Amino acid sequence: MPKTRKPKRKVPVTVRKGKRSGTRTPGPSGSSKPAATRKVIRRFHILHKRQAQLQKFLEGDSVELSRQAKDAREELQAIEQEISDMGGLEAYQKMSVIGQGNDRGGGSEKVLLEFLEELGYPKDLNEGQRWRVLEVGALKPDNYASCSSWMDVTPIDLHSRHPDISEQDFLQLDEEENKEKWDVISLSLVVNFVPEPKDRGRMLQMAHAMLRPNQYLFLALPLPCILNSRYVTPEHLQGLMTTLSYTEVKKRWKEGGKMAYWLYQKTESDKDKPDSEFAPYRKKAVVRSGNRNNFSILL
Ligand SMILES: C[S@@+](CC[C@H](N)C(=O)[O-])C[C@H]1O[C@@H](n2cnc3c(N)ncnc32)[C@H](O)[C@@H]1O
Repeated sequence: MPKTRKPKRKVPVTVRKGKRSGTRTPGPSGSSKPAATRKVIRRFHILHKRQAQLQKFLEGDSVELSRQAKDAREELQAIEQEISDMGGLEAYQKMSVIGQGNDRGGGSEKVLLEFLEELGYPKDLNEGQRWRVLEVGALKPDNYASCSSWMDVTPIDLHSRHPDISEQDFLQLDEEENKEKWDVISLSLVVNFVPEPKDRGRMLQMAHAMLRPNQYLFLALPLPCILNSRYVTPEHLQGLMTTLSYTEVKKRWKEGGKMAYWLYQKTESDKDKPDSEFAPYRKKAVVRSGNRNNFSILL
């Protein structure tokens, strides 16, 4: 039976200093200023992560009647209430769309297309060749409309905002059906959304198996995930991706910026690597102390 971490936080995340719980989502007449949208997004991430921890704990065998289980259930209920009061995943997605405009001057697809163009695509494609693109965490159905002559894009999301976006959890995709199927998999602001570090690692491993040989993974993360995490540095991420048999072909971020983008190429399969190569990425190790975030990816 896998070990389940006990919820160790004494003060539930729903109790906040000097405030009533509940973050209001800026409505049509409310503020959608960058600070307000970021606040909703950050709060949603905290609640979502804690929700996953509590759910995992409550799935454990021996917790049914314990005092801790009672506390966990109460905290979970309060979290679910607050998420619902905020407007749920739908409201988070709405804020993310606004955030794309405010913080990034548009979506990440622009960066992916620039990367591909720098590599010579679509010019260098054989006549009639079309690329299969899996866009995970798609807020709009037509992000790649300008590339319809050479891309067939499949947008998926946990919560679909449009009939052309399939409501699908990437982590639940059939691996056999998707094996070496895709030319590009886009994980833009998705890995950091996934609450469990091991699921983040699994996501990157699944993407590797689903890419055709030598094809591309596009990864985008908020810059603090690599520059202000207790556990992850740019070098650490680079090592982890190399261990998973990805080769970095493009990278874009700058100190003081908000986002980091990478284009990785799938190289040989990771099947034959010794376990010692994976060991540094199986456990969290503190690399920076002080007031940091806890972002990590585990294999
Ligand atoms: C911050 S939004 C990012 C949207 C867009 N890709 C961008 O770069 O702005 C994260 C989206 O990823 C979706 N998402 C998170 N985990 C997912 C998963 N396992 N499978 C599919 N979609 C997922 C969420 O539902 C959310 O809509």
